Amino acid sequence: MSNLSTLSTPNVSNQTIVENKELSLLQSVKEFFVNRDLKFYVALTGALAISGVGLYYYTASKSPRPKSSKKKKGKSQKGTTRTAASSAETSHTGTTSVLSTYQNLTVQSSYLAAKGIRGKAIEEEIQYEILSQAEIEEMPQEQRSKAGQVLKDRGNDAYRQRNYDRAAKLYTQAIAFHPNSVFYGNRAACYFNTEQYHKTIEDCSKALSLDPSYVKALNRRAAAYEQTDQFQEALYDYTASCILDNFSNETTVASMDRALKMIAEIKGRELMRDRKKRLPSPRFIKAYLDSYRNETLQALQEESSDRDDENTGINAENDSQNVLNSEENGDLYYRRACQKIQECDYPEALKALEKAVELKCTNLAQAIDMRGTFIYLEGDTERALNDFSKAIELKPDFIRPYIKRASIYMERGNISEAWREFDEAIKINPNDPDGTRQAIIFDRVILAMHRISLYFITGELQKASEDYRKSIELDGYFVFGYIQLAIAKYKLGPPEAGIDIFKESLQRFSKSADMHNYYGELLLDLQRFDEAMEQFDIAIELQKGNPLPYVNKALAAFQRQDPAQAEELCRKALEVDPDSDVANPAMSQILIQQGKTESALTYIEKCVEVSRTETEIVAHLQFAEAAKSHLHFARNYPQFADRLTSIRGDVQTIKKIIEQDENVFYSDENGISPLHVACSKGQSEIVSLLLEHGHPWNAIDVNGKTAAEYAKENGYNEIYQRLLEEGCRVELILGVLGGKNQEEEKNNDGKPSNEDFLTRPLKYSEDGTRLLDYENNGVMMGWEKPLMEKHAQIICPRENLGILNIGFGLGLIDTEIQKYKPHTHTIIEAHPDVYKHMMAEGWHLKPGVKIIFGRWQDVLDQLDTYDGIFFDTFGEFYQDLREFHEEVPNFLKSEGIYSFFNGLGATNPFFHDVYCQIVEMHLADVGLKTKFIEIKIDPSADEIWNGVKGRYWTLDTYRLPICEFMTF
Ligand SMILES: C[S@@+](CC[C@H](N)C(=O)[O-])C[C@H]1O[C@@H](n2cnc3c(N)ncnc32)[C@H](O)[C@@H]1O
Repeated sequence: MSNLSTLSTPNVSNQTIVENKELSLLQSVKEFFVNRDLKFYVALTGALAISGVGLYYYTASKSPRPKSSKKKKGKSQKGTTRTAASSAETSHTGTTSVLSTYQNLTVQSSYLAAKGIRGKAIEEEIQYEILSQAEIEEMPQEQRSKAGQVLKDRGNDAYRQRNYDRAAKLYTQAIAFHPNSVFYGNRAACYFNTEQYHKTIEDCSKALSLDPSYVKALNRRAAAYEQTDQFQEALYDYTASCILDNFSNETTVASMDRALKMIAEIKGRELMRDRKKRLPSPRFIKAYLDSYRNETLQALQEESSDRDDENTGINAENDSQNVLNSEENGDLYYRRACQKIQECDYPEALKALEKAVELKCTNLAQAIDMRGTFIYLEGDTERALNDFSKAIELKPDFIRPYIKRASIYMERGNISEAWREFDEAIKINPNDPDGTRQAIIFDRVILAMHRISLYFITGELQKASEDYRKSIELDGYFVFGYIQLAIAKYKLGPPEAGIDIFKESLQRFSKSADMHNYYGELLLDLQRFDEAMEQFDIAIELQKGNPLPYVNKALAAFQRQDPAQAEELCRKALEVDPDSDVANPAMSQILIQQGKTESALTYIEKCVEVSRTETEIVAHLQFAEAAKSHLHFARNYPQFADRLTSIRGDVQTIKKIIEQDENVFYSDENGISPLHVACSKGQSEIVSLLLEHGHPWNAIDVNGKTAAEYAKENGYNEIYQRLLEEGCRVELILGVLGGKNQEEEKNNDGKPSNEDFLTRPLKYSEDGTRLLDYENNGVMMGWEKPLMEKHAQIICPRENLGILNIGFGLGLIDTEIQKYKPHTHTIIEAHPDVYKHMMAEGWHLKPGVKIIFGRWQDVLDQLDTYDGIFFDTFGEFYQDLREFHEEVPNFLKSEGIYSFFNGLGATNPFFHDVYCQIVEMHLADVGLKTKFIEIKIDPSADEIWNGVKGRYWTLDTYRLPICEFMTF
């Protein structure tokens, strides 16, 4: 997680862009909480993380495009397994004596005789409904159980006809025959439908005492709890239901979310009502005030101090205290407030300001503005607005209160009102006699900065960066002007532009901890860990009391899969500032991700304590509640919490789970599934059992590692082969079944589809070694040159051939092909920017070259037959590649050679193996035999991927495919 995005694009809840120096990280951490899917969170917390790890497909961003978002579940959930519970009951027959059987028969026959009823079925129906408890108890268990079922079925009929009272009666009688969780559960449904919620709860509780994992009963009880405003209980039940059901029921997940929000809102309101107003940590306040240019304050203080000195000769703290005690002088209180602000004693400053306002000090507008600021920091925006308005009334040319009012509107999402405030402030004439004062310049800079933050919100980055330039011109010493400009440039791209500004600015502000910190964030965003760490270390060195760089280091460590170090760093940040609303959320998040829910809870509670506004409190409370409800589940369902441990490595347990028809696919907080464990231990029997019972072959742990890799690392090659076969089998079946479902794959991917890609701008780097798309995905990169040379050599075994290349990119392969002096050299290219580039470079004039502009799919009718064909597009899927392979025999001469860029599953060695086999099989289907030659490559250096979003290649070997017609 990087904070940069939040620094550079403050969302509406950020007060100001300058304030973001403190809030950027906080915000990102909060966003983690606020935007995170609660279900994900609940699943994460605690030891039992039930994973929805989907299948991991291709991860290479090159052709063919990944379809990583396509998820397959493990074994599909059966939902409730009530039949299992009831059959367990029926086997519990107890001892039925001959006497009681005889007695029963006597009871039945005498009753029937009395009624004169004949016919077995009718007899049963009637007798079951009217037998007394004593009579029922006389019946043999087996018969009672059968009667219970008959009555339940009849109850179900009545229920379907919405005759709930009758249905409830039938279920009651069924229970009398044979208490069973389903009968209680069904009766509870009748009670729920007739709004008898307490009875519903009672029956569900009985059902759950018989079968604690009865999901329907949990849901029903939860709904009844909700109806009776018992939200906490409802939440516990919904949470248990979600976990037991693997979060497969969307309605329950939504209900859980709703209950969480409801509880958090209620508690949040209560907390806000009861809690004493409290200022944030001194560090937070200082950073906030600094963002309004402490110089302004200093100037005021000096001014007031000078005047006081002249008037009273009072200078020392003790003296001023005496005067404060003896004289009711507003100016002295104002001066004291300034002093206290300088000393970071903010509660005292606020008290002094209250007094200064009460006694109408000379700088009344400033005092009210400052008091409003503290009130705002306490979280009372309404009263703060009041103060800012009063300050403006008193001093209409006072810029800062306008800005502060605008920030509050921004925070509330009222953009138009915020603009109105800025416009008002801008009208204040900078050239009035006061306009020469430094303070006014500062105010105008701050104003500019705040306006810019609105541009960020509205996505007008270009305008923002222009304004930054202006604000820097106004005041070349305002370090945040440079920081924000750098971030804006970075966001606008290319990333180097942002880096250059940071580098330049660091020469001027080498002692600014903030500058180093944010430069570090930018580097972290680019995954340049070592350099980022270096910057954070400098920031720490320069400003020891700042928790922010520690937390940034912690997040970097966490990204690098080192949670222990991340935790340690957060601890350091908290030593620096125990109340930090940056370090506390980060710590809780890191702990949760490690499954340490109990400890995380302490920090989440601290987050609640230090939050300023109700919105923040509610967001944190939601997560505190989610964590608590998970702990509640773990306590109440230890058998499920332990299941993961018991699954591991024990054939009998696996068999038992399979017998119980339960899901064999779980994973712990590190994403380790039973298959991973079995593979690492070489337990082939378990591997087979798991695969046969729906465990996904391609589950990955949190590091993206497959179970097959665990097997290989431990020398279990047979198991690796078994998984390889399974992967191919499943993918081939899915390929056949899902083959036509291409659109879905494309749009789920979250990355640009081919059409999207072709309509968005591309960027060629100046040195011609990179082609990036609009999101900085690498379309083609210089490190592939040796591969392209080899491909060219393969498809052009000699001069004077007819060659077809699909996808020009950087023209690497085409440049190579030219060296073989082809007789014809046809290039299909679909992207307008690439085509323009080709024309600018005069490719249309090169010997033998014929450019066909368009998607290969649309221009097949313009093709001839060729001696060599190469295929390498972007933004396409395996299905597209496969479609092209079906066309190859139409355009390849009988002795010709076909090859393609092999980026299949290129971020994981096992997936790469699977997909190489699959593509080979598909090529065989069209009569082409494939040979792979292996080329060692190492594009792992950080510099290669600098500024590129995501590495599409992480393997050390490239398997270059050579395809020719099969000979029979
Ligand atoms: C990875 S680059 C090719 C790099 C090339 N092999 C080289 O040596 O530089 C992919 C190219 O395919 C083009 N492309 C993407 N989709 C296409 C399609 N459907 N038809 C034709 N060209 C396409 C892209 O615009 C891009 O220029």
